[in-house]
Order: sequence, then structure tokens, then C-alpha cells
Amino acid sequence: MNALEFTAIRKSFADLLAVDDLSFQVRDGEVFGFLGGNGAGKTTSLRMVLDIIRPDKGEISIFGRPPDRKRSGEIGFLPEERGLYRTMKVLDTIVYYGQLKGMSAADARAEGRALLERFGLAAFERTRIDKLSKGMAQKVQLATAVVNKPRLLILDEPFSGLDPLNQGLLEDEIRRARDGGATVIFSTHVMQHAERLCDRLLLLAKGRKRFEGTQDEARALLPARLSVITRADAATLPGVQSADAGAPLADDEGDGWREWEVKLAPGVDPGDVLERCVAAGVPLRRFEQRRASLHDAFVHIVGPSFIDPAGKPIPNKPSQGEAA
Ligand SMILES: Nc1ncnc2c1ncn2[C@@H]1O[C@H](COP(=O)(O)OP(=O)(O)OP(=O)(O)O)[C@@H](O)[C@H]1O
Repeated sequence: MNALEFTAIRKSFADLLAVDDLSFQVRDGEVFGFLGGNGAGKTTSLRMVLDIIRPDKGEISIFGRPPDRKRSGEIGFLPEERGLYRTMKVLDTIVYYGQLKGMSAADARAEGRALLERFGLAAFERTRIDKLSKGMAQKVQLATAVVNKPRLLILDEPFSGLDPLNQGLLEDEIRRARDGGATVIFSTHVMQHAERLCDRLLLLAKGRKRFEGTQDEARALLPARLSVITRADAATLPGVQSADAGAPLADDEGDGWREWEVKLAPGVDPGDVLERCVAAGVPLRRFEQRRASLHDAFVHIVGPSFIDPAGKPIPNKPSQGEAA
């Protein structure tokens, strides 16, 4: 059974179509990345999973059943607009949320302490939320989302506002949840996190799905790039679309050995090219495929403007309640 399924979901706000005929599936136990630039429809989609807002059309299924706020114990959610009760103390906050999700106070306290230890916040368990830094409060909010080990964890822009050390800590926590059997969905503007964590990805642009699949499937959409050292003119090799020659190699004694940056024609398999070169006796010292970045793959799919280059979320929503 899939952890989450969207079938032909549509959601408008007045005359703005925020999510347009969106269908995708998240498999049970995978880490799934929700990618797209500002206003792509990520948060709107995640809020529909949580039943905070409802779709105009289409169907959502979570472990085979429709969204329902009463299922909050099954789903851990870190919203994009962070917010905790400012005057509550750190451990009390985690225990409060644990109990809301059906845990006993003792279990929530024990798990809360373990989380604070892992998050480097053990010394702050009695500190009021409003005395914490923004990043610290964010970690406490993450703790409230994971305290009961939900089977589905939904994190909206979880990395924003965290320094690199804490971003690493969050990556570890996502892997830990996955290793414990949870399905994790997170949205991000920043490719590197997705690259390190995601089994599969969804790329949204202007509310529409532009790609769904694995990282390798995304990369396979790009023409292959190679680094080749040869004495031949690399532009004449089979399947090559373009080839840029570097300077002659330092140890070259007039034989014409050069390093070339080669781009194959779309759909051409580097393995086939290598076989044909060997069969034809092309002199080769190196024939190496360059691994494309996810960023390159997505620029290829949606164009250069698909993502905010600084990776900074633009605050475009009202905050809820007493935000920390
Ligand atoms: N409650 C709302 N009322 C009106 N418009 C909304 C509302 N929520 C979202 N929108 C609009 O819907 C579109 C999609 O927004 P959404 O927040 O889902 O995008 P996002 O991909 O999460 O973007 P970001 O990365 O900037 O958070 C945007 O144009 C946004 O302004």
C-alpha cells in the first residue's frame, strides 16, 4: 500500500490555481522530496494531506484512507510557519504534543528527553520557548512532530532557518525515522538535501507536476557528459553532440593527447559509445562519465528559474497563533 496518493488534485484560491491536476504516489517507507520554487504549490499540497485545507477536486489517500484531522497521531507535521506556545517550557511542550497524539506522559517525557539529548538541547528542558533562538525553537518543534514516532512524517521546509550543523542533525533525524520504518515527505528549495536524502522526488512548478521519480531517472533525462582523454578529435566520436578540447596534457610529447569535455547527443548511452570507440581502435586514456547534479537535471526539466537560487523561503503566509 502507498503511504500517500494524490489523484487529480486541484486547489484554487479565488482565481489563483495553486495546485493543478496533481497526481503522484509516495511509497511506504521511502523518503520523498517535494521540490519547487516559491509559490509552486508545495505547502498547499502538504496542508491538504493534513486536512487543514480541502481540495476543490480529486482524491487524497493516506495509507488507503482519506485525510482526517483525527488521524493526527499517525502523522507528524512540521509546518512552514513555525509556532509553539511561547511561555511553555521546552520539555513540557514536547510532552504536551506527545499526549495529544495518545502517548502517556511518562513515555512522552522519556522520548522527549532522548530527543533533546540528540538535538543538543538537554540543558534547556526547563527553558521557556520564548528564551530560545529561532533554530533551537525549530528543533523543539521538530521534536513535537516526531515524539510519538509517527508512521508518516511531513516536514515543510524543515532545513530553512537552521545552521549547517543543525541541518546535518536534521538529515540524521530523517534517516533515523526512515530506518525506524516511517515514510518521510519533506519540501525544500535546496537541492543538496534532496540529493542526499530522497529515494524519490516530485518536482512542482506553478502547481503542476513536472517530474516524479528517482534521482537517477531525473539525471537520465539529461544528455550524458564525459571527460575523455584521447589523441583523436573527440568531436568526431560516435554519438557526440559537442566536444571542447583542453590544453595538451603536460606529459604529451607532440602526440596530441588532450582532455576533452564531451556532451553526447540526447538519449545516447555512454557504454555504447565506449564499445564503438574500442571496436574502432580509438586511442583512449580516459573515458569517464560526469555525474550530473539534481540541480542540472531540474534546470533541464523546468528551465533556470525553477528554484530560488539563494534557497530562501519568502514568507508569504500569515503566521498562526503565538509563533515563537
Ligand atoms: N491561503 C491562501 N490564500 C490565497 N493564496 C494562497 C494561500 N495559500 C497559498 N496561496 C497561493 O498559492 C500559491 C502556492 O503557494 P504555496 O504556499 O503552496 O507554494 P510553495 O511551493 O509552498 O511556496 P514557498 O516555497 O514560497 O513556500 C502561491 O501563489 C500562494 O500565494
